[in-house]
Amino acid sequence: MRTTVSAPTPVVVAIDGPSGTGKSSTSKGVAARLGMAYLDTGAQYRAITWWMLRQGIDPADTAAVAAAAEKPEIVSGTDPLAPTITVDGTDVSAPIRGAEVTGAVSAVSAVPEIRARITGLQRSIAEGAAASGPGIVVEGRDIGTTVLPDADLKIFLTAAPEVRAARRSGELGGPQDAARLAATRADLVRRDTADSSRTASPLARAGDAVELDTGDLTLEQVVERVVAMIEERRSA
Ligand SMILES: Nc1ncnc2c1ncn2[C@@H]1O[C@H](COP(=O)(O)OP(=O)(O)O)[C@@H](O)[C@H]1O
Ligand SMILES: Nc1ccn([C@H]2C[C@H](O)[C@@H](COP(=O)(O)OP(=O)(O)O)O2)c(=O)n1
Repeated sequence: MRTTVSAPTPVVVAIDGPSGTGKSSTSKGVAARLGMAYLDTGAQYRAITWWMLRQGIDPADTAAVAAAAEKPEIVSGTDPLAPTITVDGTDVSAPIRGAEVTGAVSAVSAVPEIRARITGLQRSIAEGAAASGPGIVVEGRDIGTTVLPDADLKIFLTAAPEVRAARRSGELGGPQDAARLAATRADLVRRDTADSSRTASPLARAGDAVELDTGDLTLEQVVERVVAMIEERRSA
C-alpha cells in the first residue's frame, strides 16, 4: 500500500510586541523548527531609516522622509537560519543595529508614506511564502492589527520592562551595573511609548491575538508553546 505524505497546510503567523519581549528569537526558532519562512519587519524599518540618515535626511523632517519613501530598494531574505537585509544591494544587517539607527527609527517609521511602502513589501513577501511553502512567521508591531489582519495565528508577546532591559543589556556584554540597566530600560520605554502612541498603525495587540508573557519562560519554552499553537491550528 502506498502512503501519501501531504504537504503541511501553509500558515501565516503574526508575532507582535514591544522591544525585548523575544519576537525575533522566537520567530526565528519557530520558523526554523517548522521549515517556514521568517520576516523581521523591524529590520525593514531600520533599513529605510539607515538609508535616510545616509542621504542626510533629518528623521524629524516628516515631509522630506515622506518624499523619499519610495526611493531605496529594500530586499529581505526570509531564511530563519540566515536572514538578510539589503538596501540598494548593500548588506546593512550590521549598521541597522547601531545606536544612530535605533535612535531615529521610531520617527521614520511613524511617517504614513513609510508605513504604506513597507507594509506593501511585507504583504507581498507573506503572500509569496504562503503560496510556495509551509508558510511564514512575520514579527513586528502592527502585523496582527494592520499588515496581516487575516493571519491564521496572532501572538502578542509581553514582558516587564526590567526583564526586557536586562535581556537587551545582556546582548551588549560587559558588566551589568544598575546605571546601565536603568539607561537601557529608559531607552526601551521611550521607544515603546513612541511606537504605541503614533497615529499611523501603532504598536498594539490585535483583539484576536493570544497574549504570552515571556518573563518567566525560557526561549525554548516560548518556541515550544508557539509551535504547539501552530500545530493545533493546522489540525483544526
Ligand atoms: N524567553 C526568553 N528568555 C530569556 N531571554 C530571551 C527570551 N527570549 C529572548 N531572549 C533574549 O532577549 C533578547 C531580546 O530578544 P529579541 O528576540 O531580540 O526580542 P525582540 O525581537 O522582541 O526585540 C535576546 O538577547 C534574546 O536572546
Ligand atoms: N512592524 C513594525 C516593526 C518595527 N517598527 C518600528 C518600531 C521599532 O521601534 C523599530 C525597530 O523594530 P525592531 O523590531 O528592530 O526593534 P527591537 O528589535 O525591538 O529593538 O521599527 C514598526 O513601526 N512596525
